[in-house]
Amino acid sequence: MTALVVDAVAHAFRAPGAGRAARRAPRTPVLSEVSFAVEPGTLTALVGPSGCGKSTLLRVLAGLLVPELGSARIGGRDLVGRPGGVAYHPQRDALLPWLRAIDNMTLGAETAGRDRAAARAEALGLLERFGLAGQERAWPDELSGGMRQRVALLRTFLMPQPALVLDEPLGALDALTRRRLQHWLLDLTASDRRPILLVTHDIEEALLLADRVLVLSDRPGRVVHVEERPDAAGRTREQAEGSDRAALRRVLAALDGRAA
Ligand SMILES: Nc1ncnc2c1ncn2[C@@H]1O[C@H](COP(=O)(O)OP(=O)(O)OP(=O)(O)O)[C@@H](O)[C@H]1O
Repeated sequence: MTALVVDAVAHAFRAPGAGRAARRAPRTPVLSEVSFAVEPGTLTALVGPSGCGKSTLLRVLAGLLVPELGSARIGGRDLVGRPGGVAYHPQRDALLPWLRAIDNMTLGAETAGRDRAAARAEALGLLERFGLAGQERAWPDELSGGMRQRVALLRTFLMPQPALVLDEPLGALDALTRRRLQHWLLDLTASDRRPILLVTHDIEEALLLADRVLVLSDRPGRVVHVEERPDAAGRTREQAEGSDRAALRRVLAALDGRAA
């Protein structure tokens, strides 16, 4: 397993519309030379104000958007402009309405070349954990928003790519299911050696799940703070809670644009 490396990625969008006037209009910068690496077996969370370019960065890593500057790679593979290099979980669930839940779950894995029967068997084994037991033959229209989100998350985890890039994967879930899946994500980082990059609006979720939290500034997003999470081993509960509160203060201060 190798690290997911993002090197000085910067991007600006053209104003909407066509023709010469639109082409001459100044572009809107959304990302400003963002660099970091996510090591194998670790989870990095990306937090930042709405519109600061988090989803834009993830689309770059998914090969769906070519940035103005910078590079991204995993191992020897260049990700820019080449879809399919990472297991990408978009903000919208993007389930295909004409496929049953189980077939939606395995679609990404099959498209990436995984054996269908193996992906199916793994999906069926994970249904309970994802709160989807008995739903495998349901059509997407028959599922609640939270269930659809879980089907989409399962689809991403079955994909064989060497890194996971998740855009708000737990955003639409009720509090209880969210907690269950947070714990599942924690277990996953302990057992799955792939680097994971997670965008979330929930700072406490970021601090709970991540080995490292990157805070982006307002648009154009740049990294203004890196919060390294200490390993829980060897700390008393008081030490752990104290350090969690201090970390929360530092991240909130960085989001407000001031020192903690
Ligand atoms: N295809 C596009 N064309 C023009 N502007 C775009 C395009 N996609 C995104 N933008 C703009 O780029 C900025 C960054 O968008 P992005 O979705 O990356 O932000 P974000 O940090 O993920 O926001 P949120 O937290 O609200 O999901 C926004 O101002 C958005 O309007």
